[in-house]
Amino acid sequence: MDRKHKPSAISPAGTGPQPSVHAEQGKVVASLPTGDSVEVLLFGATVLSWKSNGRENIWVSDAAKLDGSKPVRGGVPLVFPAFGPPPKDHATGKLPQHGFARNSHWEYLGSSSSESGKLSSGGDDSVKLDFGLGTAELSEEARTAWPFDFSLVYSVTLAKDGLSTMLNVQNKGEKSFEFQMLLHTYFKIDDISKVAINGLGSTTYIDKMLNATEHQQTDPSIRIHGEVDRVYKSIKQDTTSITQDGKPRLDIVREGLSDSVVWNPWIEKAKGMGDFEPKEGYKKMVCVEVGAVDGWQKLEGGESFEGGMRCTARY
Ligand SMILES: O=P(O)(O)OC[C@H]1O[C@H](O)[C@H](O)[C@@H](O)[C@@H]1O
Repeated sequence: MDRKHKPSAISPAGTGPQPSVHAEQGKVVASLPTGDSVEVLLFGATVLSWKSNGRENIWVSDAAKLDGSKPVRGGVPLVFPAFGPPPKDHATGKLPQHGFARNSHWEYLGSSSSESGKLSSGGDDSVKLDFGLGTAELSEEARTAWPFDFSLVYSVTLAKDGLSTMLNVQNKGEKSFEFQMLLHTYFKIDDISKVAINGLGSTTYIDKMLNATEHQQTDPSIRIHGEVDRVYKSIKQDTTSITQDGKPRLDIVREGLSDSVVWNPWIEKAKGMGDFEPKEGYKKMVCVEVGAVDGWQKLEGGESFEGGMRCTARY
C-alpha cells in the first residue's frame, strides 16, 4: 500500500508536551498530555478505548475476542460494505453479516498532528491515526465474495474536545460498486435506566423488533426499557446526544452521514451471545451507530465517499 505517512511526524522539536503514539501487539495507542487516550486494534481497525477526563467512554465485553477469531464485541466495529445480513440478490450477498471490514487485518498508515487542539481545526495536542484496508489486504474469501477494487482509509483523531472517526471509501477500479457503512459504537454508560437519547425526534425509523416496519419517532427523547434495534433514516439534526440522569453525557455529530442505528440487546439477546460478558452488561452500554445504511451508496470508478462522526464527552 502506498498511503503511508512519514513515520511518526507528531513531535515538532522545541515545543511543550506532545501527544504520544505507540504501536504494540496489534494495537496503536495514542495519548494527549492531558491524559486523554485512544486505543485501536488493527484487527477491524476497532477502537477499543477512548478515555477523556479520566473516564472511559467505550464499552467492550469482558469476553470479547481480540485475537482476530471473530469481530470484537464492543468498541467501534466498522461495518462495510453491507449492514446486517446482506440481501442475497445484491453484490454483497455472499458476505457475512456487517461485511468484512470488522473482520479484516488493517494496516497502520501512521500518525500526524496539527495546530489548535480542536477537532474542528486540528491541533498541536491533537493526534490523527490513519488505518488502511484495500483489495490486497482482504482474505481470499472476502475478495472472491466481493470482487471490487477499493481502498478504505479510516482516520481516528483524538483531540482535547473529543474523538473523531472518519471513513474514506474510494473506488479504485473501473466497475461501479454499492456499499453501506456504519460505525457500530458501543458507548459506555453508568445505568441504562437513567439514559435518554435525544436528537432523533420527528424521524422515520425501521423497527427491526417489529418485522422491520416503519414508524415515526414522535417523542424527542428515547428511553430504553427492553431490546431495541432501530434504524433511523435521513435524520435532519446533525447531533444525537446521550444524557444520563438528565445531564449531558455524550454528543455524537454525524459527518456526511444521515442515518443512525440505536441498539441494546437487553436480557435475552445478551444471554444468547457467547462473547457478551458480563450478561448484565446490557445495562452499561448503548449502541448509537452513525452510518449510511438506508439503501446503498454508489461509487463509480475513481469516485470516493467520506463519512464519520465527531464525539464529545460532556460532564
Ligand atoms: O452480533 P452482531 O453481528 O455484532 O450484530 C449486532 C447488532 O448490530 C446492529 O446493531 C444491528 O442492527 C442488530 O440487528 C445486530 O444484532
